[in-house]
Amino acid sequence: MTLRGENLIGAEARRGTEAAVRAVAAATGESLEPDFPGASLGDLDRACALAEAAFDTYRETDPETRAGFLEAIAANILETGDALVTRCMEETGLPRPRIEGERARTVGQLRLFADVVREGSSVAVRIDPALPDRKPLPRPDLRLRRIAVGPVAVFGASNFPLAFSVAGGDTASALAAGCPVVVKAHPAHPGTSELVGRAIQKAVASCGLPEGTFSLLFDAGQSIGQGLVADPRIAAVGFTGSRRGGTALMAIAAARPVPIPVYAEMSSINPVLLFPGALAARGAEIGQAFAASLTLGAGQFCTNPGLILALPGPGLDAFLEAAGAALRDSPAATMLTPGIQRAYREAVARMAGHAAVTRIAEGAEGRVTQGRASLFATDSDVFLADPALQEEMFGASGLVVRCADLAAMRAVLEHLEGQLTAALHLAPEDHAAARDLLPLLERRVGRILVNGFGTGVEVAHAMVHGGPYPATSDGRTTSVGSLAIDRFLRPVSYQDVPDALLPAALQAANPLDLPRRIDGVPERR
Ligand SMILES: NC(=O)C1=CN([C@@H]2O[C@H](COP(=O)(O)OP(=O)(O)OC[C@H]3O[C@@H](n4cnc5c(N)ncnc54)[C@H](O)[C@@H]3O)[C@@H](O)[C@H]2O)C=CC1
Ligand SMILES: O=C(O)CCC(=O)C(=O)O
Repeated sequence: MTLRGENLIGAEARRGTEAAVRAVAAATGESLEPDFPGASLGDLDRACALAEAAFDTYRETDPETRAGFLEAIAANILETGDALVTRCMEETGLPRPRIEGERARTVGQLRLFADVVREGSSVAVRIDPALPDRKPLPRPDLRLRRIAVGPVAVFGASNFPLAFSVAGGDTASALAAGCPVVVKAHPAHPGTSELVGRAIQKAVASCGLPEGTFSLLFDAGQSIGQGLVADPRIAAVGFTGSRRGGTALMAIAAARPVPIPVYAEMSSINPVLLFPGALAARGAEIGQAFAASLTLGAGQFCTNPGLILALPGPGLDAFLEAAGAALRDSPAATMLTPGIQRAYREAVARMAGHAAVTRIAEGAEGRVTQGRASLFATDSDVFLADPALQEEMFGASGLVVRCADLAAMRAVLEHLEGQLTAALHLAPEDHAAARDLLPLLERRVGRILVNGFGTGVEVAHAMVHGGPYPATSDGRTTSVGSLAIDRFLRPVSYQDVPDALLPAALQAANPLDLPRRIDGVPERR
């Protein structure tokens, strides 16, 4: 399919009139055709007006229609074929297997959400039938369902151009909830965005949905993104990116006459706790696995294991030797954008220049578009004294913090900001020490994992990809997995409303065949 560089506004495709986004080949820095002229404020207004007009129809689509729509998007993405894969590889510098895997994850995510829509439990129907004879007062008939919150603005991530972008988790969960979506395309992969946007636009048409169910806008600056969050017709925001970007959008959302929630997934250094028993038994093995996780995707994962906590000893020495050797052998890797490469280089230089930090290993040098792996080390009292040491280095670099004992490890964890993940490496004899730290870890992170690393998030019902601020703006929820749908729903209760006036979801005959709780008890079906 030929790229046209057009904004997709409802059923229309229109070239913008503002400064153009131009894709850059991540590996070479060459600019790629075509231009993607930015949307005007008029285009933004039209996309929001169409989304608002679509809302009441789209949110009341029956489960089968909405699930079929999500599946049609998945099928259309696959139909885009190799054109999508090659453009995405060019724009991001990510290798083919990664992009093909990410496409499979994106399509699988849409299909999972289709299953959840068909199954119906996110509507959360509760019925407390009237008790007219109850003394001293009768109880009214109460019926609850959850409805979609309204049109959602989505800002995709640069580092997951498919799974966290135009048809990624935020879009899929908002559409599954019944919310129209307006996407502000990430400027790092405009061609990928257009191809996926057209796949969604085509599915809107083939499923007979209102055209405003989906729009996609390009912008070389920030006025469209900011205007979108400020627009009174937008009811919630999904975002993955930098802390600076996420907090800027949170401030705009909070300052509106009607504030709205922003679900921003931002920075995280994902502590890895190496317990003594595990280190003694397999320090070198853990070191190799750590190096593989650290360098995955040039380290450009928000789940990247950036902080390692361990007690000194022969086990830690073996870990450092194996990790250091693997990292010294690791080739430099193309980074997503010149801006991300520069930010990474500067973050590594700051760490290398710290008087109380030593560099354990450095990967091979590469081209100007590439990032090289690094591993640093320091002691827990240095780490505790300098908050700058817990800033995310977005790339393949990590910091090992030597903790004199488990109390020092606890002190470091207490001092940490909110995180997406914590990984514990344990042998059976470490269980007591780990059990002591679990309540603290629960307060700091969204996902606790054992004998593994957090990179590679499973899209599943029991997944939490979230965590306390600043890992995300709202630690009560997740941006991956079926629970992500709940972000875009709110409960409405209907009291003594006649059956003929009730939405189908709450009618006595249960025409949508939804799971229900009657008087608090799940109904047998
Ligand atoms: N933790 C994570 O998951 C990720 C972190 N990052 C961090 O972010 C840095 C920059 O990467 P980007 O992907 O470009 O993230 P970014 O946060 O700069 O941009 C993400 C999206 O938000 C928009 N945006 C950012 N600031 C805005 C503002 N003030 N007003 C309106 N729109 C705004 C951008 O145009 C883009 O569409 C990286 O070097 C890295 O440090 C990037 C990707 C993922
Ligand atoms: O590790 C993953 O699979 C997802 C990571 C992620 O969400 C991110 O880097 O933004």
